Amino acid sequence: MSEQPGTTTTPARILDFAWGLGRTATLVTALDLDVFTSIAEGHDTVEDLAHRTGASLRGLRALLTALHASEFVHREGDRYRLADDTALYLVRGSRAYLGDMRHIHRELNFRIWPQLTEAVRTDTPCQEIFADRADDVWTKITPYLDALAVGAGRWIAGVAGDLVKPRPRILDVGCGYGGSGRALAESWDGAVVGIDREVSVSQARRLAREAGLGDRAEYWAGDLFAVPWDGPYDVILLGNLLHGYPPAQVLKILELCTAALADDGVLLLDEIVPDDTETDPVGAFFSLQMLMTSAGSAHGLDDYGRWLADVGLPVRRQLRAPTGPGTLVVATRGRPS
Ligand SMILES: C[S@@+](CC[C@H](N)C(=O)[O-])C[C@H]1O[C@@H](n2cnc3c(N)ncnc32)[C@H](O)[C@@H]1O
Repeated sequence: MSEQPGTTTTPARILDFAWGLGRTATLVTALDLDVFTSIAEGHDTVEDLAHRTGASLRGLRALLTALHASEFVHREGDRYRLADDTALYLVRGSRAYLGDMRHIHRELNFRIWPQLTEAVRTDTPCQEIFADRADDVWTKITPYLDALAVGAGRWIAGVAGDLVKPRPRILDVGCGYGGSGRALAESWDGAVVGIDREVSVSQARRLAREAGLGDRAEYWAGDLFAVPWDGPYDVILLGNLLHGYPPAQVLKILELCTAALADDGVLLLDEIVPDDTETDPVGAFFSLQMLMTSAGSAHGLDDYGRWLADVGLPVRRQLRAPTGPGTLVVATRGRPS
């Protein structure tokens, strides 16, 4: 093995990478114990936090040291204060709260990642995330996904609005709790139909009622391959749905879209897509997660472009989301422009 003169190869990067599991667990534990919200409320010493959270002094000291080392909190004397991003995203009640991410780790990641070796060896999912028995998993995970979806929906409304006719009829397929479809209906003064399993749809109905959408939002429970879609729609949204399926079923879903889309309609595909160089870690890890939970994958932009052209909906526009790993693909009938 050769080394450049004056440089030394060390195992630092490897050892740091190998602590990944510890990072996730540290964050999840802080969220479980409501440490960030407690600090925001003014409980900012170890003793005060121990009293507030009911956790042990020794345990909290170790946890706070790890949170300080990871820059979630800063220590000043014997007091802790939150970093700006911690305060915005991880304090309960914040408009941008993402702390429910702990459920995706507790309910899913902590169970499946230890089985990665087996999944890579055998190409067999260790947990089918869309299986019926996975309903309780979705109940806990979907509020977090919904918080992300609302932000994504607002962004999509801004960047695709010029292609959409006024007061559109929108179909949100695999809508989850309906966040992105709700945001589109609100932004475009439209009406939205969402399709998902009963467990999601009942919550989507409640959230749409609370958002004041009234009869501009309706939700149908069932399997998207079996429920009639009742087109035509001016907009069809597929938000983070297709990565759960292998190519043959992706094509089937896109064919259903072609059949249900109005002649001048717009298909919006919001997906986690690996970047062209395949050096984006989120896209890469996401494909491993799909290997363990479905027959799907983080399909590439070239694949989506080909499949959309095959069903007569060529890609009109594609944009990377400004935050997060999402990519928006916009397709309409006719020739690509
Ligand atoms: C990853 S979530 C995305 C939710 C939401 N669209 C978003 O962007 O956050 C995928 C959703 O698709 C739903 N889904 C997947 N396959 C489905 C099927 N065959 N029928 C109905 N819903 C399905 C799941 O229940 C889940 O709520």
